[in-house]
Amino acid sequence: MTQTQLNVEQSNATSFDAVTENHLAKHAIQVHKFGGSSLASSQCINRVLEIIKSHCQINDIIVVSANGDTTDHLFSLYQLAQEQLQASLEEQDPRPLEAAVAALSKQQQALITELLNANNAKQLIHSLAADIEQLKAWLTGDLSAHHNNILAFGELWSARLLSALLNEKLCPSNSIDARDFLVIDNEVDCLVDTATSAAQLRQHRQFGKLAVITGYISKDERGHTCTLGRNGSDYSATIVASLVDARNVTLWTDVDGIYSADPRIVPSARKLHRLPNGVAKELGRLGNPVLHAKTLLPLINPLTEHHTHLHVASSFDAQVAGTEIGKFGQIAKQELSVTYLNDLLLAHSESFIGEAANKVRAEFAPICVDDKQGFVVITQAQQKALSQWLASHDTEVKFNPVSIIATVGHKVAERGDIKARFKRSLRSVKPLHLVNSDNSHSVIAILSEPCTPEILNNVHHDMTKDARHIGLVVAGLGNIGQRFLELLPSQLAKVEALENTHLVGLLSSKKALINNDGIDVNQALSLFEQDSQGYDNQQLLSWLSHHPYDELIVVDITPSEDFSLLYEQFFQQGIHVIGANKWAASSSTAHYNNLIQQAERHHSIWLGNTTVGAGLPINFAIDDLRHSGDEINQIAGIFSGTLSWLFETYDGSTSFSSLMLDALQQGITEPDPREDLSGRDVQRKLLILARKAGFELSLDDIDCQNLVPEHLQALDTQAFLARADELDEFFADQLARANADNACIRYVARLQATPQDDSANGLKLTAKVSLEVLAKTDAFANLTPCDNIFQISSRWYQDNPLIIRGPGAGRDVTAGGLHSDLVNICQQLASKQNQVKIKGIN
Ligand SMILES: NC(=O)C1=CN([C@@H]2O[C@H](COP(=O)(O)OP(=O)(O)OC[C@H]3O[C@@H](n4cnc5c(N)ncnc54)[C@H](OP(=O)(O)O)[C@@H]3O)[C@@H](O)[C@H]2O)C=CC1
Ligand SMILES: N[C@@H](CC=O)C(=O)O
Repeated sequence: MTQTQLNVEQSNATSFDAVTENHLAKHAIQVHKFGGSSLASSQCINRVLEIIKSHCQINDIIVVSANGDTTDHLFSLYQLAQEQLQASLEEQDPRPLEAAVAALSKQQQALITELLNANNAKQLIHSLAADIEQLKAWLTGDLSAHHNNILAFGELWSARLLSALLNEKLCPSNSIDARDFLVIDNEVDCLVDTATSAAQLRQHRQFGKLAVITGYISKDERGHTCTLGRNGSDYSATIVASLVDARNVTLWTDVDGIYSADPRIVPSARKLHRLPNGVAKELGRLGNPVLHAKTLLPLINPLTEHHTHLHVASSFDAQVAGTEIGKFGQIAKQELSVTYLNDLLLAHSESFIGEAANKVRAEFAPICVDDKQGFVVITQAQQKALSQWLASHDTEVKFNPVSIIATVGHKVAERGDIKARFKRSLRSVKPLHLVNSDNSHSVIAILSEPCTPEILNNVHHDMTKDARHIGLVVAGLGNIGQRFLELLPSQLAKVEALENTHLVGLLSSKKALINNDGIDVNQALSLFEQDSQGYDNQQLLSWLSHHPYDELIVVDITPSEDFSLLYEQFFQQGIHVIGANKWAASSSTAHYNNLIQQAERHHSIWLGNTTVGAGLPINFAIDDLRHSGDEINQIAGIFSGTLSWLFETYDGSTSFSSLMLDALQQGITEPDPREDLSGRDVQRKLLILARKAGFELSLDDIDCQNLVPEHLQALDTQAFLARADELDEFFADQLARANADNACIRYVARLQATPQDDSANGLKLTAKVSLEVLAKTDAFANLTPCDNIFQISSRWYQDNPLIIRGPGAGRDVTAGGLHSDLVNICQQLASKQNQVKIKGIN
C-alpha cells in the first residue's frame, strides 16, 4: 500500500467534470472505506483521522458506515414503532420508543461534542435535532414507507460528522449523501445504473475538497431510498471506485486481513496476503466473514478491463500489512483456505439434472449444483422460493438439512493433488458428496451434520499445514552470490523445508530486481541483467516493509558495511537475515548487542554460519557447547582459507604475489585480498567466535598483525593488485627465516580466557591474530591448502581439545553453507505460530 501524505492545499470549491478531474488528479484516485467499528467512538474516529492524514490525498474518496451500532439502533427503533402500531389502544405506551430515540440522539450528540469545537458542534447538533424530529415523525407516521429512510440516518450522520471533523482539523471536505447520485435497481440485486450514477457523482464532488460519502444507501430510479444489504458499505465503496475508475479501494475494518479460515475458530489460520479476484469472490460466496461476493463485483470492468485492487486493512493497526485482492501471478495462486457454512439445505429434484440445471443456476445461484446426480445446496431462506419455482415446473423436491465445508483456491477443482488431500482430510467426517464449484475455485464437501470447530480445525490443518510462503531476497551477486543462485533450483526442488520458498528479490550495489510474483530461479541472473533497475535503500526498505509473504529472508552475500547497517531495520520489520557478510557480527559491541536485541524482540532469525569457516559447522558447535552448559576457555586455529592456502602452498618456487592473485581468481580471498593479508578478516572471525562463546569484546581487544606493507595499505583495490609484487620481498624473507629453523609460517588466531580473581567476571581475556613460526609437526602446520582448523578447549574438552577441520573458503563450500542456513531458517519457521490480529469480525 502506498503511503502518501494528505495534500492539504486550500482551493476554491468548483464542480468536478471529467476533464478537470483527469488534469488535476496528482495520482490515481483511491477509495477508503471505514466500517462501523472503525468509527464507533471519538477515539476510533480520531484514529481514522490519522489514517486519512497519512494515506489519502485530496482527490481521494472516503466512504463511511454508520458509527458503531447506530444502524442496529435505528432498526430496533423501527421494530419498536412497528409493535406500537400493531398494539391495541390500551396496550400502547409511547415511552419506550421515545426513550430509545432520546438515547440515540444523546449518543450522536456525545460524539459530536467530543470531536468538534463548540461552534462546529453547535451546527451539527442543530442538523441532528432536525433529523431527530423527522425520525420521530416517520416512526409515528407512515412507518413502512420510510423503513429505508430511517436506516439511512446512520450513514448520513457518520459522513456529516467525519466531514466536519476533517474541515476543522485536516483539510477541506464535503459530505455527500449517496442518494444524491447512486441509482440502483433493487429488483435486480442492486444493479447499478452506472452512467447516471457516475454523471451525478461528478456533479457532487467538489474540487479541493475531500469527499466523504455515505455507504450502504442509494436510491432507485424513482428517487426512493434503497439499502445495499449486508456489508452494503463495502459494496458502496467498490461501486464508487468503479464510477471514478479508482486504482485502489481500502476497506479499513476491525480485522487485519483475510485469513485461511475464520481465525476466531481456527487459531492456526494464516493471513492471506494476496488473493486473486476469482478466489476472493468464491471465499465471499462461501462464508468468509470479511469478504462478500457482491463487494467484489464492481472491481473488474469487463468493458474497459480496468482492474481495481482491493485492500483489507485494520484501522486499529494501520501499519500492519493487510490482504490485497487483485490480479496476481503464480505464488498468490497457490494460496489455499478453508471455509464453511451451516444451516443449509440439500435439495434433490429431476429439474436439477443436465441442461435444466442451468435454469436453477440462473434463478437461484445455489451454493453448489451437481447436474449429474440432480441436487443443489441452497440457504434456508431460498427454500420457499425454490419450492414455488419447482411447483410451477410440476416437479417434486426433497430437502435435507446439511452444512458445507470447502477448500478454496485458484482452480483447485482442477488440481488432483489438492482434491485428494481434501478428501483425505475428510476421511473421518464421511461427506455425503464432494462437488466442484462451477468456477473451479472451490471443492465443496456436503456434510449431513453441522460443521463443528473441530472439523474446521482438522481440515484446515491438513489442507494448509505446509502453506507458509517465504520470500527470499539475495543481496550480492558476485563470486559467492552467483554460486548460491546456481545451487538454488536444485535445492528448491529437493529439500522439503524449502517447499514454499520463492526467490523474490535480487540486489547488487546499484540495481535491484524485485518481483512479488517470484523470479524464475532457473534464469535468475539473466532476468537480473535484463530487468533490474536502479534503487536506493529507502526504496528497498519501503518494499521490504510491505512485502506480501508470511516471512521474508534476506541473504546478505555482499562485502558491504553499508548493507550490514540495514540489518537493524530488517529486524524491526521481522525480516530474517542470513549473512556471509562479516561486518554486522563483528561490529562494535553496542551495535552488535542492539542487533541481537532487535532480532529477538521482533522474532527475526539471524544466522551467519559462513562468516567463519565458510560451510564448516564451527558456529553451530560453539553455540551448542555454550547452550548446553559448557564453558569455553580457549579458541585457536587457522581461520583464513586464503592464508591457509597461501602458506601451505608457498615454498618460494612461485612468488607470493602470484599465489595471492591465483587465490583471488579461485574465489577464496575477500573481494580485496588485503582484507585477508591485513589479518582483519581473521580478527573479525575470532571476534565472531568469541562472541558466540559468550565473551564480550570488540575488534580493538584483538591484537592484529597486518601483513600488508604500509605503502600498499591506502591504495584502491586495482592499484594494489597492480603492485602486488611489492609484497614478495617480505614473505620471501619470512619464509627463509622459518626454513633456517626447519619451521614454517602460519597465520594463527588465539583467544585465551584465564581465570583471574580481580577481573569483573573472573576471567582475563587475551586475543591476537598474527603470523607465527611453527614446528613443521604442529597440528596447525599440516593442513590441506585452504583448510581451516579450529581448536576449542573447554570444561568438557580440557586435555584433548575439540577439533573441527576442513575447507574454510571457496565458492562451493560457502554457497553450500548459506544453503544450510536457509534450510535451517525455513525449518525453524515451519513451527512458528501465527500472530493473528483481530479486534473482532462484524
Ligand atoms: N570467498 C569466500 O570463500 C567467502 C566469502 N564470504 C563473504 O561473502 C561475501 C561476498 O564475497 P564475494 O562474493 O567474493 O564478493 P564479490 O565482490 O564477488 O561480490 C559482491 C557482490 O555484492 C554486491 N554489493 C556490494 N555492495 C553492495 C550493497 N551495498 N548492496 C547490495 N549489493 C552490494 C556487489 O554488487 P556490485 O557488483 O554492484 O558491486 C556484488 O554483486 C563477502 O562478505 C565475503 O566476506 C564469506 C565466507 C567465505
Ligand atoms: N577470504 C576468506 C573467505 C572466507 O571467509 C578466507 O580466505 O577465509
